[in-house]
Amino acid sequence: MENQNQTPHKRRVRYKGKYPKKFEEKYKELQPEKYKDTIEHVIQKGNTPAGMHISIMVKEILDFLNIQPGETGFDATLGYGGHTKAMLQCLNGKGHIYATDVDPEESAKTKKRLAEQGFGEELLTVKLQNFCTIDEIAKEVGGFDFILADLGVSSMQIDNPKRGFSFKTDGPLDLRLNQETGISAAQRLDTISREELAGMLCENSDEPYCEELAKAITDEIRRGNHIDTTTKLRQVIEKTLDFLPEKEKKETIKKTCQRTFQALRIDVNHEFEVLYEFMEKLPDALRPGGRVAILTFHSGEDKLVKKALKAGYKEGIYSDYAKDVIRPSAKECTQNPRARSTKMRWAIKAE
Ligand SMILES: C[S@@+](CC[C@H](N)C(=O)[O-])C[C@H]1O[C@@H](n2cnc3c(N)ncnc32)[C@H](O)[C@@H]1O
Repeated sequence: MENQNQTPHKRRVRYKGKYPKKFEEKYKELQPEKYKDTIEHVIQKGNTPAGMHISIMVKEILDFLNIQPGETGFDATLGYGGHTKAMLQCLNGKGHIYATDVDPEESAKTKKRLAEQGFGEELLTVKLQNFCTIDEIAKEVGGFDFILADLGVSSMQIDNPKRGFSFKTDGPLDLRLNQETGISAAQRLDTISREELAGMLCENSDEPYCEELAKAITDEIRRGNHIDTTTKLRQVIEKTLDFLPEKEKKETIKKTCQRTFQALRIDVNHEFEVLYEFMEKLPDALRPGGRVAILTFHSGEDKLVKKALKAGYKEGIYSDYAKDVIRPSAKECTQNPRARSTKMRWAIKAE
């Protein structure tokens, strides 16, 4: 028989703290030390835990660089420090790595994390500098035995809505690697001409709808509607491509968003200019017999790297270089979908 005296079920008061509103509070993964199991589970499912970056082609890079204790290296793109840590481990406590990154927020966190793991200033020097200043650091330390550049952006940058790198989450249309300098993508769009924007979309990411998009975006701005959030830009792209047949619309819009955001990112960070400068200075930064590995993520970057290494080989600067790209294994691409577009190239400085 039912208990008549049973007190009526009372709704539990909603615990505010359990439902964080902010990105920083949202994921357990953002506190990796506290939630190790969650992190492993997320990685196993083929995702990148929030606030982390899974390093790509680590084995291939280490196999090629063949780092020996006592050597001096340069990591052009510190990021989360995964590659740096793997290279530091090869040094076995002897030698030094200099690392650059232009992102003040993430590089400070990485420096602290690596120091806590035993890689302090006696082994690792982190510089908040553009990698195109490689010549200054090389001069200071007498050249490098090994160099790594893992171009582009880290997962922490992509996943943080405040940085504006992703069309999937709403945020300011910023796209700067260093938000303390330069102008945001929104500011760039405010003054750009239709012709220049079409050229940027075409040159930086081979955008097939560059003309249509440049017209739609500049018309929108001319009407007084600033495109200052990731959502607003995505909506203009969606509207512009609304004429597409239903069956291909969704996928094409997604790819167009990716290409448009990439083109703007390359532009506001002057990515081709600094990569060109880096490739020009690279030969003098390497010691005789020194090795360099470079990971690229789109055809513009890869072409530039390939051309520079080939030219250096022909001039006798490099004794050997990668005639073909090396790609991550199918297994790595399944475990880390962000590896899918990666291409690795390498070169060895002549003795
Ligand atoms: C793909 S992530 C590197 C990830 C890193 N290898 C790891 O294992 O965690 C690229 C990093 O390079 C930085 N970066 C991009 N362009 C740069 C430049 N010109 N100079 C210095 N750092 C740059 C970005 O801020 C980002 O942190």
